[in-house]
Amino acid sequence: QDGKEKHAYQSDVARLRKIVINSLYSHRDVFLRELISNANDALEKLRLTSLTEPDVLTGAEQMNITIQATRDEDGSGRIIITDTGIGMTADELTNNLGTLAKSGTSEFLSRAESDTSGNGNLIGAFGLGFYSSFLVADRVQVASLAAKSSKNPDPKQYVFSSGADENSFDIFTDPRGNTLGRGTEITLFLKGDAGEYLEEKTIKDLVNKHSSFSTAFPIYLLTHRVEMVPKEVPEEEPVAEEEKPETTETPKEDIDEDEVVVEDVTEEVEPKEEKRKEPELVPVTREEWVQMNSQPPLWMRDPKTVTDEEYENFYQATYKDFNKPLAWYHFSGDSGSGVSFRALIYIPSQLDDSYWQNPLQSVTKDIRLMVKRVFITSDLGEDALPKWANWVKVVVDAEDLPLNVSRETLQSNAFLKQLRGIILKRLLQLLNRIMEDDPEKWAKIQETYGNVFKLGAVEDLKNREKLVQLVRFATNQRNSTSLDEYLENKKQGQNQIFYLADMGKSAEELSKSVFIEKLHARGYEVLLLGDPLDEVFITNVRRWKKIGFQDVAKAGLKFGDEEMTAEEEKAEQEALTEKYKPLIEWLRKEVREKGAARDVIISNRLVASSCAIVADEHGYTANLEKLISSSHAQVNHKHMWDFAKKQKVLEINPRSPLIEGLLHRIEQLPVEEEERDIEAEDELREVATVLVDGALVRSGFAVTDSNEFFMRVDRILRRSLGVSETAPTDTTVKPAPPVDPELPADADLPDVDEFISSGHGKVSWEVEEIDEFGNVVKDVPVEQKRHDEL
Ligand SMILES: Nc1ncnc2c1ncn2[C@@H]1O[C@H](COP(=O)(O)OP(=O)(O)OP(=O)(O)O)[C@@H](O)[C@H]1O
Repeated sequence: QDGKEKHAYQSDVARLRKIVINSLYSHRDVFLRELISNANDALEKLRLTSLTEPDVLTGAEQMNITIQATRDEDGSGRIIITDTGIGMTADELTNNLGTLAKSGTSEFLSRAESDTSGNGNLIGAFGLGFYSSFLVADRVQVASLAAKSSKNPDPKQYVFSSGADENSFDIFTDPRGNTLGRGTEITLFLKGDAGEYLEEKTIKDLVNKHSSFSTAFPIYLLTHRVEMVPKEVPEEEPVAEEEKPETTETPKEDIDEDEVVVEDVTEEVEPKEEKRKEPELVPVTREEWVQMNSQPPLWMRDPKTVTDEEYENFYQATYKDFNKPLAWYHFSGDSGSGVSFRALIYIPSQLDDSYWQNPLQSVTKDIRLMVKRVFITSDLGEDALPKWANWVKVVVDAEDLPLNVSRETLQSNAFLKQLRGIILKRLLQLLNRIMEDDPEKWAKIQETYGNVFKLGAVEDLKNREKLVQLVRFATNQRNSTSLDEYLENKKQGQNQIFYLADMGKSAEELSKSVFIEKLHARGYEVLLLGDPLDEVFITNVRRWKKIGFQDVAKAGLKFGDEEMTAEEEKAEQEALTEKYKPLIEWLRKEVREKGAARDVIISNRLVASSCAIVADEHGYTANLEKLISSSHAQVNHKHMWDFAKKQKVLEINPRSPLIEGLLHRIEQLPVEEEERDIEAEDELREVATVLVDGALVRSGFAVTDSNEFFMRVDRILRRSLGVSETAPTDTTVKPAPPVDPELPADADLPDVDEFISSGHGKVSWEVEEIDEFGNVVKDVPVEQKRHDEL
């Protein structure tokens, strides 16, 4: 082991290995799928590199994956998985297998470490890759010979070796020399309890289930067959040479053991005189490489012949997802530009953790574009899917593109330009089908992708119409409605879609809002929007089927069945305004001084509440105000922010006795300067301020100064109780004794053990009641003493 170098694992790798081993024991089958998937990636990489650098193909003729299982004499076992892919240099072995390149790994690992669900979903979603080997192996040895290239004209075979419990790994030159020709050989020294993986049947089942359709490269298994042969057969023949398959053609089929020739024995035959001496038979083991995936890849098969389980297994193996997909769509087509293709699209059951973290960044990584079964690229360049759909997993296999098409020439290919449209169209069809036929699945889709559709409707103008149809909202009348269903339920004359938005509030909370009390009481439906994206959706989409959205917290609300004409309504409004003029003027001064609102008007939306603060058409609702104040927008557009923030109106309810009472009191105030009752004015001002602050809170805004607000409430309460408003509260407290850093001596502390054992861990105490002179009162039952004390 020439030039052996010891390397410490990057700390994240050590953590990942530990989590994998601890949390995925019951899923340890996955190791084979992960390693075959890596082998497939290495072969695909080799093929792509060979387009520009044909030299990489030297060393080994075939591109394939082989698996062999060996039981050693001491009972231990090894599985060896070999591919003739791109291989790794010593540096690549160190970097690829000793570090984790994924971003956000540390944070992810912390969450996975504290995940006690035990189902491994979290870690499974991360993609385990190579480290899953340690689920079944005590020691893993990776020998690799990088493909020959202009940069590396004389590659050498190196070994990576590491034990499952070791914090370091070794890299050294392979003492066997360049035995591989090209590629990577992974030897798993199986754990004592992983012997089942040595069984041919187990391996065949696992490959069939998880990997047979996911790679276009052949996978061979070394099989062993016991055959009875005559004893005198020359010695060299029985044990077939262990030769790796050299062709990709399916090697000789397994001989069917049931195929036994049965001689017809009905005819009595006289025993021969001289019985020919049967040669003595002895068992010999023959080894044979058998291809396990001779079927065409799944996406090329007729959908009628593919079972759901096969679709699920293919998805899980190809996209390394622990969870089953929610739905899929398998179709073929003709692009119109002369390219016929087959495609399979999947909807995963979960969105990637990072999806909402970078709302504007879209990376499509799960589209596998193949040409005649051969993987070409995942990079659609500028034709990538929009953000809203970039989670969809797709395999597309085009029949009529040249095989040596490179990533670069592909970018300008007409088919690629059409691909995005094809995928989005089919995805939307699939979603529509689920919406119509499968309510249970549709509920799951809504739960995971509900917000994605809103984002899509904002982002993807071309598909906006279809995406809006997928969006659902809660209302004051039902848990979920589409905009179409909303319109079906609109009332005669109603020409607005009513909504109330308040970020972070539940539909239930919103349904109690002052802004919808009249609508609700009258039987109108109001969309209740608690998600920050909802209002963004509404402001972008603006109208549906020509009917505009109306924020019920803003001015401009029309029921559409107003009995009075606009003029009559105006006249009534004016009459009420006239009646309430003294109060309105008085309040206007107050709210302007406080900066709480721009004006005071008579409300036609309030039923039981006395007043509310309503945003003007140009103002911010409480929701937008919250959204903006939590972002940087207010710093960048300070003037706009200050302006819009002030565009609020205090609406008062003319039917509220409180408002009427207030009007009455204001009217009674002497107006002449010399007769003014300053005390009564101050008192009313205080009431008004509390009223306005209450309206702010009730309408979802923050009060300007909450401390001041509570002091005012305090004063009003005192007044109503007849307590002196100026009487000070005794705020003196006993100061703490001087500093004393000395720790108490042991003797002063209660003996904790004794304390706990005496009461079996329960706290018990004795109560001594004392009279007003400090004397102990005797003979009072303990229960009563406790009661009295309480
Ligand atoms: N058989 C192989 N041949 C060549 N390189 C390999 C092979 N197996 C692993 N690698 C290299 O090691 C890297 C790490 O592998 P690992 O399986 O841990 O993660 P991954 O395949 O990149 O990600 P994931 O499995 O989560 O999709 C790979 O990206 C690849 O570069």
